[in-house]
Amino acid sequence: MQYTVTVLPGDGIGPDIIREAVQVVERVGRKFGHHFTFEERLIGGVAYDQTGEPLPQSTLNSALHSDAVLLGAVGGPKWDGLKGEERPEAALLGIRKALNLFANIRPAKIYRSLRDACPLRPDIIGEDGLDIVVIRELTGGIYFGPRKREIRDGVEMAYDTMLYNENEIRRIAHVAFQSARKRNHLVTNVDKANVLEVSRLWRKVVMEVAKEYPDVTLNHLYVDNAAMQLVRDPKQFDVIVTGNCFGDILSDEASQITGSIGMLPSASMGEGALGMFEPIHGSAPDIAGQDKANPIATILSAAMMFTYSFGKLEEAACIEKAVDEVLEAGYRTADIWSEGCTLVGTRQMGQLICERIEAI
Ligand SMILES: NC(=O)c1ccc[n+]([C@@H]2O[C@H](COP(=O)([O-])OP(=O)(O)OC[C@H]3O[C@@H](n4cnc5c(N)ncnc54)[C@H](O)[C@@H]3O)[C@@H](O)[C@H]2O)c1
Ligand SMILES: CC(C)[C@H](C(=O)O)[C@@H](O)C(=O)O
Ligand SMILES: [Mg+2]
Repeated sequence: MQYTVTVLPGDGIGPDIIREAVQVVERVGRKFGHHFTFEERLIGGVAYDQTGEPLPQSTLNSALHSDAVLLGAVGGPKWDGLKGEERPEAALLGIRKALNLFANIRPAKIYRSLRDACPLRPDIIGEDGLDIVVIRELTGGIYFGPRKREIRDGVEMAYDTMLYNENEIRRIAHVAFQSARKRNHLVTNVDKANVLEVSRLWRKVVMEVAKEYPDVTLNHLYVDNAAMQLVRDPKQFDVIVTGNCFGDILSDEASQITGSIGMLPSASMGEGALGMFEPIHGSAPDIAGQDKANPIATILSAAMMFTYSFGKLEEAACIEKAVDEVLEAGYRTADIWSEGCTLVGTRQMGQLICERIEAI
């Protein structure tokens, strides 16, 4: 097959990790007979520096006619002083919205070989490890509601609004229930319905959608309790469905259970096959350009691209197996390193995974 992929390295460690993911995609392409055209475009702080806008039209145009988008990360202290709409983060929200990528799928899995990196007691995780997925609504909620900053009667004030309509809730709920059907038939809805009106609507709609999935068990948690339960007893979860802001926070929390945020991939999907694939972490300015970043989250995001945008499950499985085998062989970047393991940099980790792909 022939695929066009828009590649957006972005800022900080973005270029470091994307370079490795692109090599992995090329290697998988050679193995399985696919040809890739990579269109590298600007996004985030680097785009702002070069063009005056964080999300140039040429980037959007490329993404819109591609089969998939692979993104590194955006942002960093250099751009923290910019106005909201000029910030690198605004570009990320802008591209998600422009491509209507309302469903953000964030799996959190503990690799057998990384049990030592999990900060929870071994009896909490158990023999069979952990495998949960956060389904985060991505194009609505407080990230996109009306906002303002102004001075009233000499006092500076600001607001953001958590706004959802029933259609936005319904479609993300369907994604969650469908995902649960392929997994362990359990959905936990996370909201703040004891306080927020928007959460009461959210919960009502999720319960309505649940009626179409009688084979899936639905339960509800308030987000504060959910944050606590995630570290107390993460195995009670299978699929978590939640809004944009709560999902952002809970998925970072879930990542730590797996050992490192450098391990967690994501897929952002809309109604069709076009998706954007990015690690859940940010641009990690503290380690950018030092060959220290863990590229696995981005490489696993590329695996999700094969599954979700291309429908190529064998190719995705090959990448996941290669990652698993490299970890089993004891290679670790600094964020997941433990005694007795071999410390490697970003490039070597990418290279090792490419070699395994060839050998599998
Ligand atoms: N999707 C995105 O592009 C995205 C996501 C989150 C944050 N950000 C932006 O990134 C910038 C930095 O944000 P932050 O520091 O809050 O979060 P971050 O995720 O960039 O970093 C948090 C910590 O995790 C470490 N880390 C992150 N990814 C890693 C990797 N692959 N390997 C090893 N260690 C890794 C970092 O070194 C840092 O100590 C901010 O401008 C923020 O807005 C972007
Ligand atoms: C950088 C920021 C806009 C982004 C978000 O909050 O969605 C990030 O934290 C993420 O998780 O992808
Ligand atoms: Mg985040």
